[in-house]
Amino acid sequence: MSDFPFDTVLFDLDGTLVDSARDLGPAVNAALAAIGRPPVAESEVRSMIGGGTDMMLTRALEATGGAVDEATYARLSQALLDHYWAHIADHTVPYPGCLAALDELAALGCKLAVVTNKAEKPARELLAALGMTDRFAFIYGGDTLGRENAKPLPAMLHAAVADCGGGRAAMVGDSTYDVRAGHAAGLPVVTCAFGYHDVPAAELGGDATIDGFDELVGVLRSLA
Ligand SMILES: O=C(O)COP(=O)(O)O
Ligand SMILES: [Mg+2]
Repeated sequence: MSDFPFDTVLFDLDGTLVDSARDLGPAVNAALAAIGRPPVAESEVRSMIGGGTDMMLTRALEATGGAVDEATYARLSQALLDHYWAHIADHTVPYPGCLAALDELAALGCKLAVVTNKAEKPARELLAALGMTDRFAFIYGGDTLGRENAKPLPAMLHAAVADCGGGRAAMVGDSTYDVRAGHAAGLPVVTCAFGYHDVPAAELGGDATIDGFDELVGVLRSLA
C-alpha cells in the first residue's frame, strides 16, 4: 500500500500538461482574419486560454474591436475550430518533465484523469497525437457534461474522482477556472507557474504552486 497521500490526481490540459498556445494562437488569429481583424500576439493569447475556445474567441474579439453579431460569431467559432483541428499538434508539446511526473504518480498507485475546458473531441485528438491517452483513466472535456457544467463549476471534477474510484484527490491546473473548480469540489489545488493566467500563478489562490513538473510529486506530498 503506497504512503502517497492521493489516490487520484486530476489535471487540466492547456497550460498544465501541454504548452498549446503556439497552436491555439494561430487558430484564433485565423478566425479574426476572416473578418479583417488584426492578429493578437501569442503573449496576449496566453492570457485568454482556460475558459474554452469560445471564451478565447470572445476575448480576442473584445481585444481587437469588440463583439460581433451571433451569426458572425458562429462562423468565426467554426473557423477557429477548423484551423485548430488541422494544426492541433503542430507545435504543442507536453511541458518538460510532465511525462516523467505522470509515470512517477502512476508508479505510486495514483489514478490520473484530465478535466479540461477544451471540448472533449479535440482534447482526445490532442492527447492521442502526443501519445498520452493511455496515461489517463478518464478524459473529461468542457462539453462532456454540457458546457453549462464546465469549470469553474466542479461537476467534471466530481465525476472524474468518482470514475477513478473516489478516495483522496487533488487538482493540478494553471488558471482561475481550475482553482475555483478544485476548491468547489473540495480538493487541494496545485497551480502551474509555467501555464496561462493573467495574474501570477501564486496569486490564483491555489494551495501550492510549482515552477516545473520535477516539483509536483514533492509538492503533492506536502499537501497531505
Ligand atoms: O481550451 C481552453 O481555453 C482551456 O483548456 P484547459 O481547461 O485545458 O486550460
Ligand atoms: Mg489551463
